[in-house]
Amino acid sequence: MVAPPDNDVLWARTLHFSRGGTPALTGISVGVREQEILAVVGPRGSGKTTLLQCLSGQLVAQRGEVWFNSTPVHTMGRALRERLRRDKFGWIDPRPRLVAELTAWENAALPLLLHGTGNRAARKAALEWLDRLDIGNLARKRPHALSQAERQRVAVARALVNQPTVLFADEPTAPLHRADRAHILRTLTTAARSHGITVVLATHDADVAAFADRGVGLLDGRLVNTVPLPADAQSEGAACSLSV
Ligand SMILES: Nc1ncnc2c1ncn2[C@@H]1O[C@H](COP(=O)(O)OP(=O)(O)OP(=O)(O)O)[C@@H](O)[C@H]1O
Repeated sequence: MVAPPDNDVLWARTLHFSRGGTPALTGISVGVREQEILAVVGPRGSGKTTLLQCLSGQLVAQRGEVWFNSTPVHTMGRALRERLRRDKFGWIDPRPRLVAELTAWENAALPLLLHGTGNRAARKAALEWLDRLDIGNLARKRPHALSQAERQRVAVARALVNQPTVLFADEPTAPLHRADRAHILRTLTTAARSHGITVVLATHDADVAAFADRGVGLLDGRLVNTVPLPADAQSEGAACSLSV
């Protein structure tokens, strides 16, 4: 095994993954630099979700390697990978998956509570993130009383609350309207930049990819060329790094 480059927080080499005989990833190699926001861009079915799942240790590729901070993830057992995900990674799904019985703040605080953080400190941190996402006033509401956009904001707060080393965001704004989309992406990328969080952002939308520092393209499970990102949206993201 060859160890990855030092400045890559995540590094994957020649990943192959098939789902039911259909190749989802065919020989993908990619490095993610520390503290960068990397967009993985491609049309539906191109393998973005599968790539994020392999990089985050949710799936183990049938062939190939994944390294996190010079530690091999592909050779870890399930329990170690789960611990790695809980302690170091955050994840945002296209559709928010919240615990129905818990309030917004309890959902947002969940990673801290599971990690043993005291109730008061976890609540304070969760409320701060809900405030940043403009839903502090909804902290006591349960998911059924929230709109889809509000639930997704809670999911974003939950993903950021323990300041993960790497945040995986899989089409995080897919269910949202344009104005909501921009606000959430701005908050997410601003928080990532100011807290030194690396982000891997899967999207089929060029406007979303524009919030990233760098983009890689996927097509039919293969890496295609590096994706150029519009300069104006990138500078919008960079400007936001001052405020959260
Ligand atoms: N649970 C599954 N069972 C079987 N095949 C699947 C499953 N999930 C994805 N696939 C297939 O694997 C390939 C890659 O899918 P993947 O979800 O990784 O792509 P994607 O780019 O994230 O697409 P989308 O934007 O639609 O989520 C596609 O051909 C898809 O049909």
